[in-house]
Amino acid sequence: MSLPSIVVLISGSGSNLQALVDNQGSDYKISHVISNKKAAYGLERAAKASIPTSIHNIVPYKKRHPDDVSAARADFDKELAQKIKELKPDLVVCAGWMHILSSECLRPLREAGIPLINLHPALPGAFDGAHAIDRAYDAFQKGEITKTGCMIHWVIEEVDRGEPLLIKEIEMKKEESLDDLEARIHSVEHVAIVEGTKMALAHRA
Ligand SMILES: Nc1nc2c(c(=O)[nH]1)N[C@@H](CN(C=O)c1ccc(C(=O)N[C@@H](CCC(=O)O)C(=O)O)cc1)CN2
Ligand SMILES: NCC(=O)N[C@@H]1O[C@H](COP(=O)([O-])[O-])[C@@H](O)[C@H]1O
Repeated sequence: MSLPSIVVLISGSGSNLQALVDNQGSDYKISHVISNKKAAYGLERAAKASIPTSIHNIVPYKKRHPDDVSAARADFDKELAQKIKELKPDLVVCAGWMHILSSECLRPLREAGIPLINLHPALPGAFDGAHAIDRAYDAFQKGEITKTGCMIHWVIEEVDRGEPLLIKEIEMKKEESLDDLEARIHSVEHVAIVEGTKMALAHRA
């Protein structure tokens, strides 16, 4: 019986992709990596692991719709969904994927029975969206919070509001630099992304 296959979406360094690569083989295999940025170092990580990659970048869609960004995004999302459907994965993992997916992408995947999960470097409902670590650090400096964390959640249209599968809390430390906090969060993420992926696949079984 073949292992469940996952497609991983990235936009940058791919350290979380690397964690998935390093732990594949017993519970899942990575069938494809898609990046929305051609310069993403994660593409090199995938190539080194002999994992097929493709780039799905917004620029050609903006050229197709020079005066209508929402049309460009809708086309981008529709064709991303088509690409993913053709790969027939059991699960899509957003691992540092920095593009908000609209219903143009999520609806066809939902209809095809292909779920998505996302790694977000914050606690549920705390710092939705981009730059969550910086925002948590600032809030800690202001005395507004004492802890942060990361989570793996199902992806729905409402950004970072899908049901959490896995939550890892991280206590914040006085005098700690942003870089050091970020490093601690990333190390927790690298465990969470593998654990959360296995949980999501077990949920489907
Ligand atoms: N519909 C959903 N799409 C995405 C989700 C989600 O839960 N629902 N998770 C995100 C990942 N993410 C946070 O975890 C996130 C990524 C990017 C952004 C964002 O503001 N993106 C901007 C572009 C930013 C850039 O290019 O630097 C945008 O899409 O216009 C917010 C949250 C993945 N998608
Ligand atoms: N809102 C989504 C978001 O901020 N995702 C974050 O992007 C980074 C990707 O790192 P990586 O490219 O090294 O895996 C990770 O910290 C992940 O939590």
